[in-house]
Amino acid sequence: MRPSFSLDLYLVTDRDLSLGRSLTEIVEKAVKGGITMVQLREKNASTRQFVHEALQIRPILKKNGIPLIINDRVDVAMAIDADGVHLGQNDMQWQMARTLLGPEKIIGLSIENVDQLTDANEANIDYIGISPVFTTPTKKELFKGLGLSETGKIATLSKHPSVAIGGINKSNAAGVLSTGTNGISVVSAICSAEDPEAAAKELSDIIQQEKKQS
Ligand SMILES: Cc1ncc(COP(=O)(O)OP(=O)(O)O)c(N)n1
Ligand SMILES: Cc1nc(C(=O)O)sc1CCOP(=O)(O)O
Ligand SMILES: [Mg+2]
Repeated sequence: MRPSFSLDLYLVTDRDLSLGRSLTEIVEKAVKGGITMVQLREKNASTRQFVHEALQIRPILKKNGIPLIINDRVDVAMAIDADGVHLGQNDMQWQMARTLLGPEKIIGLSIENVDQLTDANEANIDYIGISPVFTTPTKKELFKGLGLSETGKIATLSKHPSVAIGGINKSNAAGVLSTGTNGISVVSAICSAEDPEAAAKELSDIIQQEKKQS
């Protein structure tokens, strides 16, 4: 059975943006603040370092029943028995990842426009990441953000649950959720916060409030 998961508050890690603090510290604090999912994203690490970082945070997440998703690297996910992978449009195809990982792992797929839903809606995946909602300094290579209206369109037309990513923080989180996404995904709003626990708690409260109203 695939593990159950909540996309409510999905932390994507970035060690360069963590103000010199370890990933363990950020993740421990964010867990206390109420995150529901973690994606380990290591764009510049060696394979050995990637595996090392994953093994550092895996027990914290296991203890708290929070899924650990690996960005891009199916081999790393398999090596550390992660709960799943997140794939973009230029990463390994989901079919191959599903064959390698089996039916019990979570697969997330990035969706950047409505057209990409034609394939995604037929795919054996578990969620989509709608990206990017807003432009963000965290990922400078991105073009312009989708905006709220396009984000809502993708969320509504998707057969899979969705999480929005890109430039989301406490000032716009409610607006993003009101478009119909199941959750929000953030990097800097938690990793670069002076107090990651308080930042996660604040976002979690906004999410609970927004879900109560909808
Ligand atoms: C939750 C979530 N959504 C989208 C992305 C972006 O994935 P991708 O397009 O593969 O880009 P990289 O993160 O690999 O640079 C994501 N990571 N997580
Ligand atoms: C990892 C990632 N992927 C994106 C995409 O749109 O594909 S935006 C992004 C980073 C989001 O960072 P922040 O929460 O600091 O804006
Ligand atoms: Mg990717």
